[in-house]
Amino acid sequence: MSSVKDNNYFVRITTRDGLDDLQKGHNGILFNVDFNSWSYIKKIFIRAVAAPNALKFGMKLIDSGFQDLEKFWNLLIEEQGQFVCDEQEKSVEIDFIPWARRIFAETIMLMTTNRHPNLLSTYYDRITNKNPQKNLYEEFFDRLSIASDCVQYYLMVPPFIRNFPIINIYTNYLYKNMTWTRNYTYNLVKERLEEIESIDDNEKLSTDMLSMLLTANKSNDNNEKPMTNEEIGDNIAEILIEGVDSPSNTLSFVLYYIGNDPDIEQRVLDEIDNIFGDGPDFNVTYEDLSKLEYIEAVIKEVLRVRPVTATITRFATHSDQIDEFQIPSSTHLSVNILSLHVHQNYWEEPTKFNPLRFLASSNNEKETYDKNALVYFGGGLRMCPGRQFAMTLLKMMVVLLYSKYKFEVITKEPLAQNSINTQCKELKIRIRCLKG
Ligand code: HEM
Repeated sequence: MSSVKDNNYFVRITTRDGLDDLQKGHNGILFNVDFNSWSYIKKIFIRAVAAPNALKFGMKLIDSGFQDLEKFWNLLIEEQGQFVCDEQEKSVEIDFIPWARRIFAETIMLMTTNRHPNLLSTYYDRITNKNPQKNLYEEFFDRLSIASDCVQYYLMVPPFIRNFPIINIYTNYLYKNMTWTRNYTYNLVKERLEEIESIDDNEKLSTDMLSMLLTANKSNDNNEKPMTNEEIGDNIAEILIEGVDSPSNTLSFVLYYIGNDPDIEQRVLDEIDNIFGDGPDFNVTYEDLSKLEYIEAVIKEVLRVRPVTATITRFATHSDQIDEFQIPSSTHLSVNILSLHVHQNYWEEPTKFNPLRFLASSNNEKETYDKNALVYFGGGLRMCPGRQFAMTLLKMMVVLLYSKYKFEVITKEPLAQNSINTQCKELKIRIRCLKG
């Protein structure tokens, strides 16, 4: 997991393992095996999503998304809420996951395509039976999750099994969804291209990733064959998948762990009070976020025990020797993040959920853990480029949620896990407005 450019382990997974069948592996970031085209796209990604201005813009979008969320949650409480026990305020039971997915999906969709998908309002309309129809964006995001499963499936299941009778029905279902999302993003690209071509030269182009990709592609400043619109669409789809599932899963686990420990919840509330005062209406600035030491420690501890990506892979292009192990060329290696994060050699009381382990000030010492044993964003060249974006938005969401609502977690065990992902499958919670 070194950051050196001509690293033997730059490739995450060989294209032979199913990626060729999906025409993937030579564009985008995630599965790209070509260093030059990967670094070109990554530079654009950093400008659009990870530069300080982009992070501030992301915060603005989360803030306005949260205002919508608040509007719909308050309506739900008003329309369907009940007085539970001797509570003074009404509360309502919701599944948090669909809301979390939608708020991140809206933000990332605006950042990458400058389109507002209105996912929160259509979801509210649907669950309150005001309008049971899904809108096209919802359909797109649902199918995008299936398209992501399609890639995992192609990577893991060899072609002769994929094409086996009966199994091929499932293979076709996945592949059709993949094609549907490809056509959809391809149309987004075409529409955006037409918009860019029709605007006045003096008008300022928006700074979404799609516009950046299209203009860079037109000026062809990477000295390579320009990308096709389909390839650009695939890039966008990749960011949308990565930008929605990981943060929304993490946020759901954050609520779960805070909700199951009153002491942790109290410290979170105290930190919000200390930094923002008691009032419910305040602006969260970029600078404020760096002061949220305890909330950051809670998020880190969640990512330690529930890393959304539980395993990462690397492909040895050439033979190598790692300690006493001879690695032949073309070997796949995997890092089991989840095991590393709870390994007793590296962590005291590894199964205990304890955010204090990440608080330098709790024992007046520097953080003492081994950095190589905490790799929830991966490492080296292929380390997650959305990490600052994710941490910024997660902290912001925790502040906004806990300054406006009281949560009671109902789901006993929200976890669904396979060797690759740790997902929060369902998180039933009761929400109640905090009046202030
Ligand atoms: C809590 C949130 C997140 C977690 C835990 C997470 C975790 C990861 C991990 C473990 C990897 C693999 C790294 C490796 O192989 O070394 C990765 C890669 C990646 N992530 Fe994230 N991620 C998160 C949020 C995001 C967001 C918000 C975006 C986009 C806006 C994003 C975009 C990407 C991309 C494009 C890659 C591929 C990087 C490459 O191959 O060079 N991630 N992420």
